[in-house]
Amino acid sequence: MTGLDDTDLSTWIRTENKAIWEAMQTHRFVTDIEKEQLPREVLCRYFFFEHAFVETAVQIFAYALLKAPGFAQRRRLIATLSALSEAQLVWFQDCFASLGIGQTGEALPPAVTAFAEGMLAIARDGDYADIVAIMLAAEWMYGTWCVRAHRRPSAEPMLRSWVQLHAEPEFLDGADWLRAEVNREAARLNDAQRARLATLFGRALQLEIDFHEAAYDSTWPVPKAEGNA
Ligand SMILES: Cc1ncc(CO)c(N)n1
Repeated sequence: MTGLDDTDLSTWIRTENKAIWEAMQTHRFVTDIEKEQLPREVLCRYFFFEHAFVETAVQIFAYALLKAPGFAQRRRLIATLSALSEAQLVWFQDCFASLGIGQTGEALPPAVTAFAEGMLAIARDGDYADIVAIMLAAEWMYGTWCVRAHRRPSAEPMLRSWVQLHAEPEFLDGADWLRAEVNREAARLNDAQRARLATLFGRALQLEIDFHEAAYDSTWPVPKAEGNA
């Protein structure tokens, strides 16, 4: 890389991943929502997979908590962990009730498992900078498309609520914080280590693309709640 003279590390990382960033921003899952044409089956499958990912997200942020450089970061991550394990789970209860989504013994599609395992492996094997880089990929990407999509909120209440949640200051502040953490970490990294973070950021985006594509897999049956045949 050419140094950080006129930009910061997070901006450089995103620029290095321009093509895959755009691929996710223009993925049919995102554009179908923007055009208010996401099939209900796809939405239900997506929410089911998202719910299944919550515990993995908790584990990823738990690695970050342990590997963080100081208490300022740990305090912030405790708040993130609390939001995921409390408000987020309550939100999914309402969501599943509203859409009639039940539980299933069916194995998750390979791309959904690969997303969880791939992100968790980076968090387990990597250092704090690696973890903030992949979670920045996930949250910056969501903040960007959800702010755009929420200009015309969906008529579907849970979809509208979900997109709004990721377009609100609380979530966007979290993404900004990850961005600031990546930028702060930059000071102690050499060029090879910075390039490695860009690679991890791109890997996370590829796992995201595959995860969102899996929602369109019509061979995977959406589990129906009792009385919602
Ligand atoms: C799959 C996925 N990626 C990113 C986010 C943003 O937090 C999310 N909720 N789900």
